[in-house]
Amino acid sequence: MSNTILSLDQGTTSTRAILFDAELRPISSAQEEFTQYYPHPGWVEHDAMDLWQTSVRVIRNVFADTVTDSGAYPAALGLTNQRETTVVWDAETGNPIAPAIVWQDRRTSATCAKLRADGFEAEVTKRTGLLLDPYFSATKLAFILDQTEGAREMARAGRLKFGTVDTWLIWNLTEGNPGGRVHATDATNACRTMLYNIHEGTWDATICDRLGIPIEMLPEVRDSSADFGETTLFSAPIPIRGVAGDQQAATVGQACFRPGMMKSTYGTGCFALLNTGSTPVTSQNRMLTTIAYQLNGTPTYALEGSIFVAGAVVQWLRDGLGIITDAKDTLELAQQADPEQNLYLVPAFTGLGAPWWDAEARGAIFGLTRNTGPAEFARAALESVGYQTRDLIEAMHADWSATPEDTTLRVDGGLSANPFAMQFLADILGAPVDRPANLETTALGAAYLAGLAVDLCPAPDEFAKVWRADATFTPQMDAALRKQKYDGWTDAIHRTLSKA
Ligand SMILES: Nc1ncnc2c1ncn2[C@@H]1O[C@H](COP(=O)(O)OP(=O)(O)O)[C@@H](O)[C@H]1O
Ligand SMILES: O=P(O)(O)OC[C@H](O)CO
Repeated sequence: MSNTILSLDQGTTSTRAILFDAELRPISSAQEEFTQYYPHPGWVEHDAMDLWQTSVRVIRNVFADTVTDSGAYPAALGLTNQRETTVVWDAETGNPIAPAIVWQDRRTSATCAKLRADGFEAEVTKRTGLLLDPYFSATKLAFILDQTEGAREMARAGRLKFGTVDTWLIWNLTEGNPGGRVHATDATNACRTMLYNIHEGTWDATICDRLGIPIEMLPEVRDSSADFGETTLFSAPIPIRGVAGDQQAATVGQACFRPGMMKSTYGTGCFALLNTGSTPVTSQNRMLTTIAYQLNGTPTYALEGSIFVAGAVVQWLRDGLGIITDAKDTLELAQQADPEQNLYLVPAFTGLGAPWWDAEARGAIFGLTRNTGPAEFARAALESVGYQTRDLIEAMHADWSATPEDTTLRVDGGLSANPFAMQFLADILGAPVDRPANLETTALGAAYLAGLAVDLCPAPDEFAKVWRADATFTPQMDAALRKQKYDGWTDAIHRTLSKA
């Protein structure tokens, strides 16, 4: 009996496959980057075929490295993905009818502003838990239907399918599925479309009508650990049994199963999720209400704070300013920074996400002196990640207060490898930060969901017991200094907002 689990993580900049053993230890991995397209300012596109082809290649590469005997062949596949990114394809040819519109894409800002001016945002929030923002799939899908020649006729003829990236990959993976191709998603992805009623667990007819979206082109919504058919494209069939959006998969991988538990993932952006249990908490502070995972038909909800620039500010130091050659260099540089200087870098490169949702804001630097140099820039960049996280956590806790023992934040993602950034995060939060040994918690979460469905993985409570922090950062900053520094940041943010 095979006892490995394959995880496919289709992210914004790269696609990864990781093979895990039954104890969820990674055995091998493969990764491939793909092209980002920026056809106009504020537009971000992917070629949906790149997303599919890199997925097939990374899976083949993982197998080539490790699967030498049938015992290592995976018992199940777990799939996780960049969320909100929108793909529309012709079911007859299998070809996308337009480039995939990526979650970062702001082209539908004017549409959203118009809908907000018409007073539609309250309806959207009540039904979907989201804000009326171009970030989500709904207005991207409407754009493709309106702007692609012949799309409306094809939709009327029932030829078009919509999917977030999970759905697109499942459709392609299940080409030879005995029951036919599968057109499905899971609740964690559905709830990011701005078309899904998170209270009723159905596609929302009122919103679909308002945006002119035919409900028939939307996928069937399933649990996160469920039967999504099987793929026969590799040397033996693999059942697809786990599906979740990447931030929700990381929540699962971090074993944040109890209400009050919280994780924050630091990749290109930063996404913090606070488990609120069976209650969908409505934010008064512009946080999102989202589904953390759905098991046995029961959704577990979370509050989510989304920051668009976290690790990307480090990339800017490297590619924009050229003051580092590798992301890791920020550690040594930041440690050398002059403690007397208070430089604040607000990385609003593409506007500000939660809790500000200010698409027009642009980045700013405050506190420059004649002595400011690369070291102070590196420190300010890493500190900006901590400050932004505190903004989110303050807003979340104003909406829903956690019990004192649950104030520990679990972190993961590329930037969480940086001890300076993580120590500053603990200092500015005034709360401990736990980091696991395996920073690939997204892939781990998807593998767990698949393993749960095929009885290879234990129930959530048991899985939570084996979760281990590899490093804990405890606050060391004096409370008065913490207040002084955070007040300075709050002032910098307010001076950066477009309507300041
Ligand atoms: N040691 C480090 N210090 C600071 N930032 C880092 C470090 N290692 C990686 N990063 C940042 O983390 C990001 C990559 O993390 P990753 O989780 O792979 O992101 P994504 O999945 O969004 O591509 C990059 O933006 C990079 O700048
Ligand atoms: O692909 P990532 O890791 O940048 O995550 C993107 C998020 O899912 C967007 O909501």
